Amino acid sequence: MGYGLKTEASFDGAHFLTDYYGKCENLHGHRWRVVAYLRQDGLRDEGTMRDMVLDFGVFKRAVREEVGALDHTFLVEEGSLKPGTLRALTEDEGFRLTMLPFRTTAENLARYFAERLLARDLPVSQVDVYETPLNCASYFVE
Ligand SMILES: Nc1nc2c(c(=O)[nH]1)N=C([C@H](O)[C@H](O)COP(=O)(O)OP(=O)(O)OP(=O)(O)O)CN2
Repeated sequence: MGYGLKTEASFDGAHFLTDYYGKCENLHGHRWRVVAYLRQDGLRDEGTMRDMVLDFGVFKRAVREEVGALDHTFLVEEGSLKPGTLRALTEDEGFRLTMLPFRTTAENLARYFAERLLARDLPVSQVDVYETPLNCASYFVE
Protein backbone atom coordinates (compact mmCIF):
# COMPACT_ATOMS: atom_id res chain seq x y z
CA MET A 1 0.00 0.00 0.00
CA GLY A 2 1.17 3.49 -0.62
CA TYR A 3 1.21 6.42 -3.00
CA GLY A 4 3.27 7.13 -6.06
CA LEU A 5 4.17 10.04 -8.31
CA LYS A 6 5.70 9.92 -11.75
CA THR A 7 7.23 12.60 -13.95
CA GLU A 8 9.61 12.65 -16.86
CA ALA A 9 12.10 14.72 -18.81
CA SER A 10 14.22 14.12 -21.90
CA PHE A 11 17.65 15.09 -23.06
CA ASP A 12 19.56 14.96 -26.33
CA GLY A 13 23.13 13.81 -26.32
CA ALA A 14 25.85 11.77 -27.92
CA HIS A 15 27.72 8.72 -26.70
CA PHE A 16 29.37 5.50 -27.72
CA LEU A 17 29.66 2.23 -25.87
CA THR A 18 33.15 1.16 -24.94
CA ASP A 19 34.03 -2.50 -25.61
CA TYR A 20 30.84 -2.97 -27.62
CA TYR A 21 31.03 -5.01 -30.77
CA GLY A 22 28.34 -3.59 -33.00
CA LYS A 23 27.07 -0.28 -34.30
CA CYS A 24 26.89 1.29 -30.81
CA GLU A 25 30.69 1.32 -30.57
CA ASN A 26 30.48 4.28 -32.95
CA LEU A 27 29.66 7.78 -31.80
CA HIS A 28 25.90 8.27 -32.13
CA GLY A 29 23.08 10.27 -30.61
CA HIS A 30 19.87 9.65 -28.71
CA ARG A 31 16.99 11.56 -27.26
CA TRP A 32 17.02 9.80 -23.90
CA ARG A 33 13.69 9.82 -22.04
CA VAL A 34 13.96 9.64 -18.26
CA VAL A 35 10.90 8.66 -16.19
CA ALA A 36 11.21 8.97 -12.42
CA TYR A 37 8.90 7.44 -9.82
CA LEU A 38 8.41 8.38 -6.18
CA ARG A 39 6.79 6.09 -3.64
CA GLN A 40 5.71 6.84 -0.11
CA ASP A 41 3.52 5.00 2.42
CA GLY A 42 1.65 8.07 3.63
CA LEU A 43 0.88 11.63 2.61
CA ARG A 44 2.13 14.82 4.23
CA ASP A 45 -0.15 15.90 7.02
CA GLU A 46 0.37 19.67 7.11
CA GLY A 47 1.52 22.73 5.24
CA THR A 48 1.40 23.58 1.56
CA MET A 49 2.00 19.96 0.59
CA ARG A 50 -0.74 18.50 2.83
CA ASP A 51 -2.19 15.32 1.32
CA MET A 52 0.58 15.15 -1.28
CA VAL A 53 3.60 12.87 -1.60
CA LEU A 54 5.41 15.96 -2.85
CA ASP A 55 4.34 18.96 -4.91
CA PHE A 56 4.52 17.98 -8.61
CA GLY A 57 6.29 21.29 -9.21
CA VAL A 58 9.12 20.42 -6.82
CA PHE A 59 9.40 16.93 -8.29
CA LYS A 60 9.42 17.97 -11.95
CA ARG A 61 11.92 20.79 -11.34
CA ALA A 62 14.33 18.36 -9.67
CA VAL A 63 14.05 15.86 -12.52
CA ARG A 64 14.37 18.58 -15.17
CA GLU A 65 17.47 20.01 -13.49
CA GLU A 66 19.24 16.65 -13.25
CA VAL A 67 18.29 15.59 -16.76
CA GLY A 68 18.87 19.04 -18.25
CA ALA A 69 22.44 19.07 -16.95
CA LEU A 70 23.28 16.39 -19.55
CA ASP A 71 21.36 17.99 -22.43
CA HIS A 72 23.36 18.56 -25.63
CA THR A 73 26.50 17.11 -24.13
CA PHE A 74 28.70 14.21 -25.19
CA LEU A 75 28.48 11.52 -22.48
CA VAL A 76 31.95 10.07 -22.10
CA GLU A 77 32.91 7.14 -19.91
CA GLU A 78 36.01 8.14 -17.96
CA GLY A 79 39.13 6.58 -19.42
CA SER A 80 37.52 5.76 -22.76
CA LEU A 81 39.14 8.58 -24.76
CA LYS A 82 42.80 9.50 -25.08
CA PRO A 83 43.85 12.71 -23.23
CA GLY A 84 44.70 14.32 -26.57
CA THR A 85 41.24 13.54 -27.93
CA LEU A 86 39.60 15.02 -24.83
CA ARG A 87 41.75 18.14 -25.14
CA ALA A 88 40.86 18.53 -28.81
CA LEU A 89 37.14 18.15 -28.14
CA THR A 90 37.00 20.52 -25.18
CA GLU A 91 39.83 23.05 -25.60
CA ASP A 92 40.14 23.15 -29.39
CA GLU A 93 36.51 22.62 -30.39
CA GLY A 94 34.68 23.87 -27.30
CA PHE A 95 32.35 20.87 -27.12
CA ARG A 96 30.60 20.24 -23.82
CA LEU A 97 31.37 16.80 -22.38
CA THR A 98 29.80 15.02 -19.41
CA MET A 99 32.42 12.72 -17.91
CA LEU A 100 30.86 9.71 -16.19
CA PRO A 101 32.54 6.99 -14.11
CA PHE A 102 30.59 4.23 -15.85
CA ARG A 103 29.78 2.76 -19.23
CA THR A 104 26.97 4.91 -20.62
CA THR A 105 24.32 2.21 -20.89
CA ALA A 106 20.66 2.97 -20.26
CA GLU A 107 20.88 0.80 -17.12
CA ASN A 108 23.74 2.86 -15.66
CA LEU A 109 22.06 6.12 -16.59
CA ALA A 110 18.88 4.99 -14.80
CA ARG A 111 20.94 4.28 -11.66
CA TYR A 112 22.78 7.61 -12.04
CA PHE A 113 19.53 9.61 -12.12
CA ALA A 114 18.05 7.61 -9.23
CA GLU A 115 21.11 8.35 -7.09
CA ARG A 116 21.07 12.05 -7.99
CA LEU A 117 17.39 12.33 -7.03
CA LEU A 118 17.88 10.32 -3.83
CA ALA A 119 20.65 12.76 -2.91
CA ARG A 120 17.98 15.48 -3.05
CA ASP A 121 16.01 13.53 -0.42
CA LEU A 122 13.29 12.51 -2.84
CA PRO A 123 11.64 9.13 -2.07
CA VAL A 124 12.64 7.62 -5.42
CA SER A 125 11.50 4.07 -6.08
CA GLN A 126 12.36 3.63 -9.75
CA VAL A 127 13.89 5.38 -12.75
CA ASP A 128 13.31 4.27 -16.34
CA VAL A 129 15.61 5.38 -19.14
CA TYR A 130 14.41 4.98 -22.72
CA GLU A 131 17.24 4.98 -25.23
CA THR A 132 14.81 4.61 -28.08
CA PRO A 133 11.01 4.79 -28.02
CA LEU A 134 10.75 1.01 -27.58
CA ASN A 135 13.82 0.17 -25.50
CA CYS A 136 13.91 1.00 -21.83
CA ALA A 137 16.10 0.09 -18.85
CA SER A 138 14.90 0.44 -15.26
CA TYR A 139 16.68 0.90 -11.94
CA PHE A 140 14.75 -0.05 -8.82
CA VAL A 141 15.54 1.37 -5.38
CA GLU A 142 15.10 -1.31 -2.73
N1 LIG B 1 20.75 -3.41 -22.35
C1 LIG B 1 21.26 -2.47 -23.19
N2 LIG B 1 21.52 -2.78 -24.46
C2 LIG B 1 22.01 -1.85 -25.30
C3 LIG B 1 22.25 -0.54 -24.85
C4 LIG B 1 21.99 -0.25 -23.48
O1 LIG B 1 22.18 0.88 -23.00
N3 LIG B 1 21.50 -1.23 -22.69
N4 LIG B 1 22.70 0.40 -25.71
C5 LIG B 1 22.90 0.14 -26.99
C6 LIG B 1 23.30 1.25 -27.94
O2 LIG B 1 23.54 2.46 -27.26
C7 LIG B 1 22.38 1.52 -29.17
O3 LIG B 1 22.34 2.89 -29.54
C8 LIG B 1 20.97 1.15 -29.03
O4 LIG B 1 20.85 -0.12 -29.57
P1 LIG B 1 19.83 -0.62 -30.67
O5 LIG B 1 18.55 -0.99 -30.03
O6 LIG B 1 20.52 -1.67 -31.43
O7 LIG B 1 19.62 0.69 -31.55
P2 LIG B 1 18.46 1.01 -32.55
O8 LIG B 1 17.18 1.21 -31.85
O9 LIG B 1 18.94 2.17 -33.35
O10 LIG B 1 18.35 -0.28 -33.43
P3 LIG B 1 17.53 -0.59 -34.74
O11 LIG B 1 18.55 -1.24 -35.60
O12 LIG B 1 17.01 0.70 -35.29
O13 LIG B 1 16.46 -1.54 -34.31
C9 LIG B 1 22.80 -1.22 -27.51
N5 LIG B 1 22.27 -2.16 -26.59
